[in-house]
Amino acid sequence: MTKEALQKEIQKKRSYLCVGLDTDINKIPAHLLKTDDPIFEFNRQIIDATADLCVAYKPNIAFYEALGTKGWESLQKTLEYIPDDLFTIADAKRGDIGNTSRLYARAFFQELDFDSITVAPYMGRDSVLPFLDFPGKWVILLALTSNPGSRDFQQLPINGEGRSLYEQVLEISQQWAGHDQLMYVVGATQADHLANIRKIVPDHFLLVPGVGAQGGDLEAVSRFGMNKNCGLLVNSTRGIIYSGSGLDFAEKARTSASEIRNQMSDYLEKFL
Ligand SMILES: O=c1ccn([C@@H]2O[C@H](COP(=O)(O)O)[C@@H](O)[C@H]2O)c(=O)[nH]1
Repeated sequence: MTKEALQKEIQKKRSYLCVGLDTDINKIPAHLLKTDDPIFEFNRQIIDATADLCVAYKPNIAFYEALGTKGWESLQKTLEYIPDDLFTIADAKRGDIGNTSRLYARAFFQELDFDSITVAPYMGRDSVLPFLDFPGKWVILLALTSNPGSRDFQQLPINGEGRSLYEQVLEISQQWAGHDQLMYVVGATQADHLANIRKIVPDHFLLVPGVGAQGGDLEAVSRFGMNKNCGLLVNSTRGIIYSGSGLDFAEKARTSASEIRNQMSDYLEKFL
């Protein structure tokens, strides 16, 4: 999906919501366990209930890998079920020597036809470039993550001017690709860094996980993170998909997604 197409969807739906599909066999409603593929069945109902409210879906690959071949099958079926006009993100956080990254890229962009993948930048340029060899596909580079451990390395000053590691990631990686192929992960819990981040990457999309269960502030993220085209995909997972645990779980998920989407619609009016 192109940047323009994604922006158009955001405007059409008045939403920059990404719904996370971290589907945990131990958390899904009990009645689904009787079906052939409970993980897919859960995802199918969540997608049916939320597709008109969001612009992206982000399965976290760990939840599928943990189930072995059955998990990969559920992931593939889920990906195929997501309507074409929604952006898909493989939250896989890959990155290795170039020869290996090439195979990761093939797995997620060719075997599974994801629009994008999250990549860890720690191993540098040659570990990221193979993911950028796929026209029409996106790399979402981890910059400033939502977890407390982001202070351990990402926020450490690494040169004489006091620039932190995450700021260097944002600056240097812009030499590798443009804002039509590269996005960055910035945690919603890091809203106080967003104004600074926007000075370094004014035009890039930011994938912002951490509203809902992690307590990130959607208003602050929107106020400081939006650019002239919105430029945000804000993810919520547990806060949406586990809103209910009974037969009406998908309806409850819809209610939670609607609440966020309505706030987003207001923020698009207010901050864009
Ligand atoms: O910095 C990051 C990067 C990725 N994530 C992932 O996003 C979702 C968040 O789930 P919630 O239930 O809404 O907390 C999950 O897949 C994380 O692995 C992140 O949280 N922070």
